[in-house]
Amino acid sequence: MTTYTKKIALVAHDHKKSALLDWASQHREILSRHHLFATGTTGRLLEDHLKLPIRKLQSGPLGGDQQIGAMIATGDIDFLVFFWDPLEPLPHDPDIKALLRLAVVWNIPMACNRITADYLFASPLLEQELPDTRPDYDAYRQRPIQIE
Ligand SMILES: O=C(CO)COP(=O)(O)O
Repeated sequence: MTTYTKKIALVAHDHKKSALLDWASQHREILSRHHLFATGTTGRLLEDHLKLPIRKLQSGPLGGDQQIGAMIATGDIDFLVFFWDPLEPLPHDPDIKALLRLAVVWNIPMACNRITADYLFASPLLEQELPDTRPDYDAYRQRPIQIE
């Protein structure tokens, strides 16, 4: 059976990093079949822990969330596991919101907690060839604009 490789981004806030490391260890074999990306600190910890290659972007507060969001917009990330912390205010909250928003805009699978990540990783869709799931925004791009 052919496995269709996904470009998976892994991100966790500091109080969620141990949960992500634990989850990722549990799913290491599946993760090893895909291309992995992460924000800086999450990526460093995951690489140490899993001994798998991970493309590390900037740390989240330094622009990493925005880099991942931009990669979602260009089709360079197609799956997001983001264990964000609902109990702590963070300085880069606008970047976090923007990343969550772009995952919805581009209709990519996104897990924000462990149980959802488990469900997604149990899905046969993870390693199947899918039709293009990116929305067609041509009508939006071509929308008429009234110039004042
Ligand atoms: O802050 C983050 C996501 O919003 C994660 O960044 P780090 O992986 O660099 O800790």
